[in-house]
Amino acid sequence: MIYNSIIDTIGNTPMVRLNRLAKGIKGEVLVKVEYFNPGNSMKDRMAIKMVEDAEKAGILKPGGTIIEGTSGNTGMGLALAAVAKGYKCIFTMADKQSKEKIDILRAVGAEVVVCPTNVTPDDPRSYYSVARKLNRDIPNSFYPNQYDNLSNAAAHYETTGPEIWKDTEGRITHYAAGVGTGGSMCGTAKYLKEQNPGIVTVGIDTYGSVFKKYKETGIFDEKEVYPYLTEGIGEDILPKNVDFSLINHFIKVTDKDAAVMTRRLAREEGLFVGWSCGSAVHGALEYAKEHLKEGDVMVIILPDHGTRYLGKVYNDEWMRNHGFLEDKNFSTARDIIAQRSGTYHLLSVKKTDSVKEAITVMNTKSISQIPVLDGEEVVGSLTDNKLLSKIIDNPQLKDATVGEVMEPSMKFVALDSTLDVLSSMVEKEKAVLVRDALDKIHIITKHDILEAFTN
Ligand SMILES: N[C@@H](CCSC[C@H](N)C(=O)O)C(=O)O
Repeated sequence: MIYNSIIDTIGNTPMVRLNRLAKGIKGEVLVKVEYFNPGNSMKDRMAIKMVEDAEKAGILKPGGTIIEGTSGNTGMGLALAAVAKGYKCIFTMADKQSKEKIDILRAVGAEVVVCPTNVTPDDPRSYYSVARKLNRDIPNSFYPNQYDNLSNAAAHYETTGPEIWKDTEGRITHYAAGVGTGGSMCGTAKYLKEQNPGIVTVGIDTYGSVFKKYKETGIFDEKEVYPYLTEGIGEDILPKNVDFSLINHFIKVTDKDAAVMTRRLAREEGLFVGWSCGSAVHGALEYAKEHLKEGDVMVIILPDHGTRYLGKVYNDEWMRNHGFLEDKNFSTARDIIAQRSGTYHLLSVKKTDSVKEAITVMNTKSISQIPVLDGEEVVGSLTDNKLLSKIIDNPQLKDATVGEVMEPSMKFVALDSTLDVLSSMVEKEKAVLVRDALDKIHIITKHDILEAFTN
């Protein structure tokens, strides 16, 4: 078969049975290996669709420049489409994304602008804002906006869903995929649920992302948002391509569990895949162990290829430096809490307390940070050094209320977060919060983590 252009080879990727990793699971676990696409990721499918829909709508014109904020894979898909059709490309990327991805995009002729990861989406320095600004400034440019552009989910509705249905001969009972823009999860889920409404969908999320909590509560909880390492899934915004009604369950997977599973996929199944593939398989198998029955068929999407992570999850030194090597068996936030004696009491101050009262509590209890509550809800925090510098600048503040001087809340972490993860969190945050199984809130400080390491 001869193709007119490389973009005509997108899609029809193979479905492969998981053998070793799915041992002991009732039912069948299959993975759809998307690195067989020409750009080595499933994003090729939606990239070409966004480009062609924009051409049809007259938004993308000859000689135009495609500008997108990307974690890399969508950029690669767009770059291939751009080469085939004669457009220029500029991509903005957060600096947490792997160097390989930046190099690959430059190799196919794209310009890449690297932006800081640790800023809010509406900060003018974020990769979303920079892409929007470039689109405003550069004439004849097109900003696909993969997050809100519904051509994204439509591409998977038209291709990924039908391929899965055909390859499983309609036997699929469960569909699992990472959720980033939401396109592959929801476009595919929509098609599959139209064929069989009983198909259960499992969205894989990461710690530091808003999706799971939003599905459960309908609230965008900013405390759920903090920097994470996993690339390509999770979000600090709610993209229009995420249709929560099409996702039955969310499972959160830690950076470490995802990295370890990625390496196992390569070594135990010969699937040399990317980091979010480890997230998808770890989360999906966690669900499958508990819920799959004989005769069930689960399909998991593996979005991209391992070459993009050679310097990270496939690099032993990087894994060791991040405390991710499989042989380390760290204790968790759960263990720290379990070791605490005495009756439960969270030291806190109220938003309406005066700063003077708060300082008294912090001094008498010798603590350097404290959560601020409004009723039962954590709404902020006080830390001694920041409070001190505010009072030095403005001595009147000691008579103000805590609500007027408080800082953002400490971040919440998962009960099963391991000491290595906790220690990287407190480096930035000084202390973190965790909810126990009874929903009681506990604080974990650097001191607690050091003590747990020595025990
Ligand atoms: N916020 C995520 C990325 C979300 S999806 C982007 C997509 N996979 C792409 O290739 O552009 C992250 O932290 O990586």
